Amino acid sequence: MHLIETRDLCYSYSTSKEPVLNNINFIAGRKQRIAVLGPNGAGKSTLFRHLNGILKPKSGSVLIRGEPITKANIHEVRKFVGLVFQNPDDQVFSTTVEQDIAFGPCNLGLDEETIAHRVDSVVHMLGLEDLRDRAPHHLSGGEKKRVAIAGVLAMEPQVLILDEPTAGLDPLGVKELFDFLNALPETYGFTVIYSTHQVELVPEMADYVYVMEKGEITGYGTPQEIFLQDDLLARAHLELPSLPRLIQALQAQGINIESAYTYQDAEDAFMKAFGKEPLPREKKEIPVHSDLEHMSDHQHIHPHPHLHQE
Ligand SMILES: Nc1ncnc2c1ncn2[C@@H]1O[C@H](COP(=O)(O)OP(=O)(O)OP(=O)(O)O)[C@@H](O)[C@H]1O
Repeated sequence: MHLIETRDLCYSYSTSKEPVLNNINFIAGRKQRIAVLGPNGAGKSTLFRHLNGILKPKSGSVLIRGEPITKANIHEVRKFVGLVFQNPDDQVFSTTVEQDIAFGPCNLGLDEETIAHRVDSVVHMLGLEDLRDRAPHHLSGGEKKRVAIAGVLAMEPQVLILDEPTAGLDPLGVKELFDFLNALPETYGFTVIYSTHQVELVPEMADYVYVMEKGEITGYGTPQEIFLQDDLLARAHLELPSLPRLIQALQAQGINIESAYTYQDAEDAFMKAFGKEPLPREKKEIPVHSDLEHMSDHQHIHPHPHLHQE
């Protein structure tokens, strides 16, 4: 049984001439990191809004832990599958950041002590200590985004869905969010599903990739499998990330170098191509841009032991 499964899911908005989702078969398993890629208007957000019951299929089905979403279980589904919207203004609306984060847990009917505990946990996790008394509508876009993520995490979902989570974040914000999301499956057993237009991130932060185009899934596989398909990428307006693109260009010029997609694999491939032994993995760190390094003691996003660890 999959955590999330759609079967031949079809959907049209009342105003749409064409189906916005056409026979979507999507699955997500435990502890997976899944990227959904595709051009503007492909249907990524519309798919995500089905996965926690905000939208109802016109035909086909959405199964959560093997069960269709019904009026009777929608409350449980929303606890289980947390959705962070693309635009944080759609999600952040209370008088203070703290109240905003407490909103979801309050709606779950939790007692005050549990709510306070959960708010403290996610405030710490997302480095929001300095913002907790601020008015959310006065925050910057990136700050609002972190508040929106905190509000969803405070519900303690098992599946976290993020619609373009890195949009509007500065480079440090992207790196920290990236490290944070990458830690969630292993540390807490979360499944993380996200859409992005930043293909550079995908080899480092996805186990599986779906490619969508005009309401259909046109590709599914590991990042390596997807990035080998030139036609698929071109149709979906996707570029190959720069490391495999560079390596392919060198290979095309007859240089003997192994294919690689992640930073570490590319480093190993270059070391071997230069006749050197790859460095032991544990000693290596992905370099951070020097401008970011001395900023890195603020706004940390760190996993927190209070969140239900497996
Ligand atoms: N509330 C709505 N009412 C009518 N049409 C909508 C609505 N929301 C989205 N659409 C249309 O549905 C299609 C799919 O939109 P969706 O937002 O799901 O795409 P997306 O892949 O998330 O795009 P993007 O990358 O731009 O965020 C688009 O043609 C869009 O104009």
